[in-house]
Amino acid sequence: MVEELEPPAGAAADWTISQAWGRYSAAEHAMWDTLFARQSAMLPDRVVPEFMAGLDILRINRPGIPNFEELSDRLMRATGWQVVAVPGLVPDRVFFEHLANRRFVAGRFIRTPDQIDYLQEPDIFHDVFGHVPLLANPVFADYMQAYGQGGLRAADLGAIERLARLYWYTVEFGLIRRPEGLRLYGAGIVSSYGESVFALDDPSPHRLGFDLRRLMRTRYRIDDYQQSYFVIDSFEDLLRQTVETDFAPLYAQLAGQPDFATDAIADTDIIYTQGTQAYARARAPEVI
Ligand SMILES: C[C@H](O)[C@H](O)[C@H]1CNc2nc(N)[nH]c(=O)c2N1
Ligand SMILES: N[C@@H](Cc1ccccc1)C(=O)O
Ligand SMILES: [Fe+2]
Repeated sequence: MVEELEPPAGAAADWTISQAWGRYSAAEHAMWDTLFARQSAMLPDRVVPEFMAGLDILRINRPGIPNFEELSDRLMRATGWQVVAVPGLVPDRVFFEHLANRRFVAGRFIRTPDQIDYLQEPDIFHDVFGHVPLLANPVFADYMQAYGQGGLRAADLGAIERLARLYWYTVEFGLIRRPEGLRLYGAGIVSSYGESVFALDDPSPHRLGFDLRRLMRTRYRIDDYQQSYFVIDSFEDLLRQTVETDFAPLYAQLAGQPDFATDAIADTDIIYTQGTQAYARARAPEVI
């Protein structure tokens, strides 16, 4: 977590900075094009169609790193959201405050060739390609704003960690059930080539039905592919289950209950895939 309360030099009080779009080099634009071409070629039958529609509506499918002013202009017309640049991870309350006001905070740096397959801090490709297209979908746009409002409340209730798990297992690594099968919508998956394959095809991870209380007790990986993915029935259902539930009593109920490990199966789980966990067993564990 980012603990210092003062924004870095050059940043505004709300931690925003200029994107300085004119300063990107040809190599940085080329890196974006490489990442974009690879992901947009392999996602169509894996990601929800609403994601591909968002790429199109927001003109993110044009060459080069998107200009946040142009992107925000289109996004504002679609769902009232805008994209603002920040230097990197911002403090929790700052993050929630921006989301609660329909401002998505995005890094302005792009990964280097040696990081092309995985990096731990969100770069502009993860933030803009991964997160922004679904902000053009009205239901998901409502969910993200409600999440921000819920985050400010959770901060007052000392429950940020619970809510962070909800974000992690939906916004970042969520799967959704469609008539054709399971589909991707989590930004952390769709911005990663390897995990876009792993999350749907690999026999290793568990794929479990979305269960709010169970999910808020479940640890997650920050250093590698997830060992469990949660499947929602629809964005409408996700919105209904989170906006219409008062989390304060939930946080109180959960206080005394033990966490689930990243590879646990609960006896209440709806199981789409009981994974082998072979991938995770072959690698060193580091869990949150
Ligand atoms: C739960 C917590 O608020 C969450 O991890 C936030 C923290 N700060 C962030 N800061 C930025 N720029 N991007 C993010 O996704 C986050 N995530
Ligand atoms: N219902 C949650 C707020 C929330 C809404 C939507 C997503 C996440 C959290 C609360 O009472 O705090
Ligand atoms: Fe993210």
